[in-house]
Amino acid sequence: MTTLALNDPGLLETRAYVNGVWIEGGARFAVQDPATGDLIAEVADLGAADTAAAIDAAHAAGPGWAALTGKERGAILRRWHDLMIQNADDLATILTAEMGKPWAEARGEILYGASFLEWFAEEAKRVYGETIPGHQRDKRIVVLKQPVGVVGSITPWNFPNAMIARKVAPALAVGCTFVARPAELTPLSALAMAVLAERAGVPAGVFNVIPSQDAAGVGAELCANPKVAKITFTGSTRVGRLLMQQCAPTIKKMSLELGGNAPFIVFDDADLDAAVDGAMIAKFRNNGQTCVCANRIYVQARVYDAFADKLAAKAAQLRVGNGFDTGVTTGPLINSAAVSKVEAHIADALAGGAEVVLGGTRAPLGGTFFAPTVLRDVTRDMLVCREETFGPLAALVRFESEDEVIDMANDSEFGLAAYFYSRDLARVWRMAEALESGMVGVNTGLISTEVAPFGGIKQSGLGREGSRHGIEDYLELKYLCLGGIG
Ligand SMILES: NC(=O)C1=CN([C@@H]2O[C@H](COP(=O)(O)OP(=O)(O)OC[C@H]3O[C@@H](n4cnc5c(N)ncnc54)[C@H](OP(=O)(O)O)[C@@H]3O)[C@@H](O)[C@H]2O)C=CC1
Ligand SMILES: O=C(O)[C@H](O)CS(=O)(=O)O
Repeated sequence: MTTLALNDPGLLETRAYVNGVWIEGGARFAVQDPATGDLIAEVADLGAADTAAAIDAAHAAGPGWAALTGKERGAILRRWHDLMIQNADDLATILTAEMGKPWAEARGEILYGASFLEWFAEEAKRVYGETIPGHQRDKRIVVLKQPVGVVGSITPWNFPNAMIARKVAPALAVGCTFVARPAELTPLSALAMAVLAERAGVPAGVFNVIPSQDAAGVGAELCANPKVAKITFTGSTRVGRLLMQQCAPTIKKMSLELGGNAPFIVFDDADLDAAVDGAMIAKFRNNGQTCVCANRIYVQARVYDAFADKLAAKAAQLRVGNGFDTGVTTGPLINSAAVSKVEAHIADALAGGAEVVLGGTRAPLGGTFFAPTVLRDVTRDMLVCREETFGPLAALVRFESEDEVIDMANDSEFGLAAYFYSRDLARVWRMAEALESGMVGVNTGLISTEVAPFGGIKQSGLGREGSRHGIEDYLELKYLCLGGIG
């Protein structure tokens, strides 16, 4: 049993939160520390019936919440933000315990999640409609923006705080209410967010959290229930596709942040050291377990060997270990399935002629710890270029020309993030316009921020989160045509 050192033990909540009530539930499920396998807590295990009750509560709470002014809702979101910041250390401890990322990185995620509450606390006051010049002399036209209503949310284990914050903040800002189902592996961060939401004054029924082992059953209820107006999902394209099918009968609005397979391109005119630093972030952040991680690294021939050597030298400095240990930069992978996927991609590449420059095996610590790995002489047909690895594997592909690398980079059903390094201004514009991706990092490997629209094209998803654009997905337009005026 892992005992967490918390300043406020009340943040380690194991009950579900429905309609402002903490519910023990009948069954419970174990939450374990991926670094040690130790039990952290036993959490209430709710199902479809409980989900329906939470949806009813959210539906009932909607009118009262929407009737507040944007400024009033924004003030409550701002208090929630302030409480997240004040309790960031404890929230980071809970996050590291259940997900494994190093504590400093976990605390960074808390600040990232809180930034969405801050951003949308302000945006709540700026949901502007419009007037349109009448099409007839006696007509006046007004466009209103109104909250869509009850929002169902399903989020992954890799950012158990920020992915919920990135959804609940715009939803509550405009007057929607929210039913969140966090990943089975990481429910504690979501429940701690609910503790702070209650303390911030979020009214009963406005924000509900359904911890559950029954992802499919809870998801099916959220998708089928006619009281749910919208589903917002972050996770794999496979599950996103299933949810779309389940939402079709009730024509729900959907926001989908799905899988990625980001190309990272280094031209021979790049600042090579800057490109290596960018690749380290884009590839190894969160141990490679982010949807925007560099999955394929393309390096122009003239600088290929130098880049490979420099990247391997930097990656060799990463320190793999328990996220609570000082100086650890790289925690465990989330589970054994994740380890197997990394190993499969490495084995396939080596069978095809790739070579190991660094790592290539599980870390000496055992368990789900894996050595940061750099492969060279990777080719476009290999699994690592076709599928998202979701682990610490940097696969280097050599290229000669700009046209060749554009063809390889765009040869994917995904289009979430892409990155390239070049100091040629004309090339920067050509590449930025040519890459089939929702987001492009130019001479940087870190693009995630609350101020910019996050999202993908092709099979990487629908809609955008964050920025002034992210609020539109939670609003409906209503057109008023006023006649008889003249
Ligand atoms: N675009 C983005 O921002 C992100 C994309 N991803 C992508 O997700 C994948 C890795 O994350 P991972 O969590 O494994 O993805 P999954 O799609 O397996 O899981 C995401 C969430 O969906 C839930 N879920 C699984 N099956 C169903 C179902 N049938 N009905 C309803 N909900 C379901 C999971 O529950 P449970 O875990 O309890 O089974 C989890 O809460 C990668 O492809 C990654 O790229 C991940 C994060 C961000
Ligand atoms: O789930 C993810 O991978 C996040 O979207 C990554 S990010 O927002 O931190 O880049």
